[in-house]
Amino acid sequence: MMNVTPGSKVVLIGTGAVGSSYAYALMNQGICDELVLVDLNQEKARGDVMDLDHGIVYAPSSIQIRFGSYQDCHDAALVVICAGAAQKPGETRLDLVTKNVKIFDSIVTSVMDSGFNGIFLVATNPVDILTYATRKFSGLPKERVIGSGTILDSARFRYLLGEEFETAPTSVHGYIIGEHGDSQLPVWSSANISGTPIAPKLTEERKEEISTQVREAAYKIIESKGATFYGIAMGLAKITRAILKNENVVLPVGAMLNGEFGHEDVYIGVPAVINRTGVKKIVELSLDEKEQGQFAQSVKTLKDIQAALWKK
Ligand SMILES: NC(=O)C1=CN([C@@H]2O[C@H](COP(=O)(O)OP(=O)(O)OC[C@H]3O[C@@H](n4cnc5c(N)ncnc54)[C@H](O)[C@@H]3O)[C@@H](O)[C@H]2O)C=CC1
Ligand SMILES: CC(=O)C(=O)O
Repeated sequence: MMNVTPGSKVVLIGTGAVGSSYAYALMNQGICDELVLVDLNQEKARGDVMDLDHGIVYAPSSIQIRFGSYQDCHDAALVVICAGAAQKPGETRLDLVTKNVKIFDSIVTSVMDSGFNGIFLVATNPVDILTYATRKFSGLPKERVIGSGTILDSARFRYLLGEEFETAPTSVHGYIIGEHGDSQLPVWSSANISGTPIAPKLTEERKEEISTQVREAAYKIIESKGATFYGIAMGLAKITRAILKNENVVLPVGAMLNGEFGHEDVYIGVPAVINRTGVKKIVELSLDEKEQGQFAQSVKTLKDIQAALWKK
């Protein structure tokens, strides 16, 4: 295949609300054989390991879950980063950037110092910028650094459309693309149920309401319970399965554009074929004129931040 570390060992850096929910999803779905938990708060990570270990007997397949350190990354197939600061009520994802880029410099350097030669999956916000930072700090090929991108936003979109049309969300096909944040956009022009376009069935006002509900979901949940974690945990588990099981499945992830959609040098949410090599290929959805403009605006939002962080 290529010289990526084989096997299905996953090292999770950051076992807070998102990380521990992801670990629980991995165990429940039988996705990997070995899971190592690393966190600055070692007590918390040790506690999570004990708690998760007590569920193994009821898991669908055998899995080894243990406490570890950055050294454990040397033979890991996948390192998943959920560490860092999270939004407080009223904060945007972009408000976290300076703090989390600094944390990522130290985390990614420690992972690479172990001799890591696998794939990175990043969830920490602002996820598009931190995925770009992970690529930069690691020096790995762009295909092997993946962000959660708009996996969660697309799930929210499909869920809401499933409710709207009383159809299982798995039968609703549609993507949110762009920044995992306020400049994201729904691709109404290709959203469909069994090939039947959705857009003509909704008024402009209803479409706007649904887009707003998707975009503001995180703010609403954070107001209600302080954090969001189950949705993203399921999304991260889905990406993990696609990688470790070499699925070649199309998922909306954070991928580096290199001319696709007419843009480059930016990690952003787009559909991509995911397999054991990471991002095999970006799927260039056809966008209408309005969507192209919105996407270009989202690219600009991210590139302006990149330019401020890494002046060339
Ligand atoms: N991509 C997405 O769709 C989503 C992303 N998030 C993001 O995920 C991140 C984590 O959120 P939560 O789990 O709710 O936060 P949390 O505060 O519960 O957990 C963060 C964990 O990171 C650890 N940590 C901090 N600095 C570290 C370091 N230098 N090395 C190792 N571990 C370190 C902390 O000890 C803590 O356990 C946030 O940035 C949040 O915004 C949250 C939901 C969805
Ligand atoms: C917190 C966050 O990024 C989300 O739930 O979308």
